[in-house]
Amino acid sequence: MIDLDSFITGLPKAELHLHIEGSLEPELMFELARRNGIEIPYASVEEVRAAYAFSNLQDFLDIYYAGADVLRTQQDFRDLAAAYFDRVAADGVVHAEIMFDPQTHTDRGIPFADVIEGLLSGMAGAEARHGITSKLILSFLRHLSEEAAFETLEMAEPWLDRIAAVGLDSSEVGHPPVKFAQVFEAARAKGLKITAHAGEEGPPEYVYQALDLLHVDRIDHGNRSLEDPVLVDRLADMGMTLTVCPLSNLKLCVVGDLADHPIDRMLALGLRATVNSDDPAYFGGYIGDNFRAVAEARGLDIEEIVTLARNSFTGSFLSSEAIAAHLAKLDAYVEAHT
Ligand code: HPA
Ligand SMILES: [Zn+2]
Repeated sequence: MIDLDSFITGLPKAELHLHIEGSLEPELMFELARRNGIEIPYASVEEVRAAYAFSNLQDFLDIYYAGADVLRTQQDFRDLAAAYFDRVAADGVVHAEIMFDPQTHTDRGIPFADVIEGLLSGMAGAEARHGITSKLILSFLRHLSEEAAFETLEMAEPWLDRIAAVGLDSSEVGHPPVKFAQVFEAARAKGLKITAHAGEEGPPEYVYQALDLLHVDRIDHGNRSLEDPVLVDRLADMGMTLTVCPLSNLKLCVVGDLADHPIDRMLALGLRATVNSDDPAYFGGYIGDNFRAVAEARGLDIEEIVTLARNSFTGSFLSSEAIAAHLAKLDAYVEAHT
């Protein structure tokens, strides 16, 4: 009998839905506050963790944007990324496609160059230390204007060869994909891949808009697609990857109980679902924790778990050669451990 938890931990996997600002652990938050001479409204790490009780996405976002205020220098962004990669190296992560929210920082006067150079340096260090490859996804904040997104895309111009994709995050309801149709068109014309949060709190209509107006290569979350069987069939037929985040769904009340999480229903419907952490420092776990928690809550079998890991590579923005190489290693791992 194989131990499912250790099988999951060692299983080669990619993380496709991770906000690097959401990997800021309270310990690092305190360290950066001290280093930068910033007052934070918490007396202890425990007090910070106790504040992480959310009843919806906006509750979380308010605390998440406040927490990001301790990130000031290029070194802060490098340390943030390094801490994430050091943590997920122990989770069998061999590739990660990480989102960052430049507007959260440039709107506070932090130069775009410091944010991206710090992250790129943390990513290079992770490849050297752990052999983990990674790509960057520039996410636009959807509560801001499309004009502001265009300004951000312009700021990114000198680094476009080091940015794989653009994404769309922050407050979903009231900020449908259509609001950003033109800036995503411009990003696509520059050769960037496209992803967008859709159907986390927003209705299936937002998922249709992400497909038809943004021409997404991936959907982040996508849970509410399940309310529309026509949409489900379309997503399944086109092999659209959904980057699902079980512990995030629980903490933001997208699901009431992990025992009711639809991850296996998505697979059964033919959807290319993956498992990811979203904002691990805020939602109580990294990618391995997400796999283990949802596997236990839903009683997933080995085949379902392996399919989820397989989907993380096929849904990545890696070249087809790199994907094939990862899948061969995944198959070898499964062969050796089952
Ligand atoms: O789960 C999320 N949804 C929307 N915006 C976000 N920004 C960080 N995490 C999230
Ligand atoms: Zn997210």
